Amino acid sequence: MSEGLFPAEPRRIAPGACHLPGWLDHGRQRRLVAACRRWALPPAGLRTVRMPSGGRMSVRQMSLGHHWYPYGYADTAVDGDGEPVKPFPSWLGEWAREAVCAAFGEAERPPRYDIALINLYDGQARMGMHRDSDERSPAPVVSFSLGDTCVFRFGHSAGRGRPYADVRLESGDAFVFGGPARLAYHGVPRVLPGSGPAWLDLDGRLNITVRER
Ligand SMILES: O=C(O)CCC(=O)C(=O)O
Ligand SMILES: [Fe+2]
Repeated sequence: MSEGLFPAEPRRIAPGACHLPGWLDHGRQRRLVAACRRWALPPAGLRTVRMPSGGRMSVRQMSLGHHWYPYGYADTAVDGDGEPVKPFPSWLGEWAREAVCAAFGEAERPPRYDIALINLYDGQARMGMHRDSDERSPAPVVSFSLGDTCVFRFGHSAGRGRPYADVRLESGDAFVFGGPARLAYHGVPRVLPGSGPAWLDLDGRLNITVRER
């Protein structure tokens, strides 16, 4: 959110994990929120995810490019309305590659991003510690946050417990995790309701993770 005189520096959180505060300028934040509003509509729009354990995720979720369900990818919303997943837009892949470059420098092999998972959090929503492990590609995951600030917990790949870092992700922040951090456990223990920027006109928090299948 810091579209100020002094853009914040990238912050290394763990080897392979980098926080880019205020990385999306206001124009890009507005564009991404507007796109999410369109994508959220049916067919294959936002849904509540049921876990194999019987529980439900507290976020509302949808995908672009390939449809994520617990635990795999499909071409249609197999655990939703069954409709074909919406296409992954090339501009979002370009933003993600730019973020990887800002975090770690020019990649030897730039990722060919083809998936976005979109999560909508209300004030009570959380995400438990998990790994993003349903992709075959080792390409870094790029996360974009919009609206309310959250506490993003970023740990390690050996298990859900400590040590971990609690990072505040604000509207416009990017977070990149790849290399030794690609399979690190992470989650969202808390959202701060009403903390998002008024000009964005978004109730709650949106998170978009961009991935390569
Ligand atoms: O909401 C976030 O910041 C993280 C989302 C996440 O970990 C996921 O979609 O796999
Ligand atoms: Fe994740």
